[in-house]
Amino acid sequence: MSNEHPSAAPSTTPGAGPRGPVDSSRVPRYAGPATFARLPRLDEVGRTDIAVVGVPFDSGVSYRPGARFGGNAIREASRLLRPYNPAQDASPFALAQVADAGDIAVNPFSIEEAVETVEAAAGELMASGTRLVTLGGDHTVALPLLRAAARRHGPVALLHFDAHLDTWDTYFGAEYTHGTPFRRAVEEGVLDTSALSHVGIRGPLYGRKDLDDDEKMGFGIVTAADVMRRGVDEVADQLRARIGDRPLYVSIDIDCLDPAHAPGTGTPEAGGMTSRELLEILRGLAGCNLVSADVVEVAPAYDHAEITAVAASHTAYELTTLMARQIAAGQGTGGTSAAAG
Ligand SMILES: N=C(N)NCCCC(=O)O
Ligand SMILES: [Zn+2]
Ligand SMILES: [Zn+2]
Repeated sequence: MSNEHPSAAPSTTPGAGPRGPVDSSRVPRYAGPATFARLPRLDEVGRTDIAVVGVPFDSGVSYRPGARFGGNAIREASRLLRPYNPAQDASPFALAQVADAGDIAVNPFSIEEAVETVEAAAGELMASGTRLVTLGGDHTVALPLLRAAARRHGPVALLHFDAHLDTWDTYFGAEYTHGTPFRRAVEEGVLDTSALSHVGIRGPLYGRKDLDDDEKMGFGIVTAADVMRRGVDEVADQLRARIGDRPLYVSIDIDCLDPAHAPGTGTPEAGGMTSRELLEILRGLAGCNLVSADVVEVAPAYDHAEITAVAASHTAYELTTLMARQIAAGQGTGGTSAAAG
């Protein structure tokens, strides 16, 4: 009984608009298994405009493990999200069908195979124009997700929120790790190198060369201190100008936030952004052509009182709202061609 989806409004009748979340005035928020924001599962709606999908994978981490449990922690924390987003003046789940597509079943013992599985599964979900909001998982998963986005849209602009550059080369000889996805993505040609930005960067590096390499790849950096000094509106304006109307992928490592705002993560760094700053910058991206996004590196074993999972659930909610507004405005994901290659 409680694992059914007793959806009230919006209607569940075919053709009567999107099927929304469980009505929390009728079924308590804490009842039943968690889907993102209490939305229907993909198999309950058949097709969806936006799919929220988990990637329970953390075999690419260099320090604390546990992000394989991040997606479900975010789903649990998302029970309290409500259907109207006042900051964007939009009801995302009424503007577009949003559904929880469950988890991609990835091999924890082979990073290479996991990367292939994520790419294939994301490609399949995106095939009919569905936008993805992926819940990680460690940051390794961004590479196959970017490949899938580029196959549909051509090389994508990247807006990357993180304490870390994640453009390092290898760890222990391994090419696919959570510290290396964006170097691989540049090498593979899946990124539009005229529109690459990191936001929230801080903390010690291995050497000055890390920054030189990153710059050569085409990245611009907005540090955590820049966000504090310049303010969120100026930062969002600058990012929007750089992105233009390119197809945009937003990758959010929750460790972009200060450990006070996101203790539950694998490689925490002091001096980070607040969750308020992150959410405001995201809201400032309205009008961008956001085709796909991820929220990664939530490691619930290090979390306290769901601080990190709540921040991540609100982050995913803002991303979902941006996408739903685009869909309502008729900005399809079309895909420039069957694309990249
Ligand atoms: N959290 C992410 N994605 N990367 C951190 C890599 C930090 C390191 O071990 O050098
Ligand atoms: Zn990071
Ligand atoms: Zn990262």
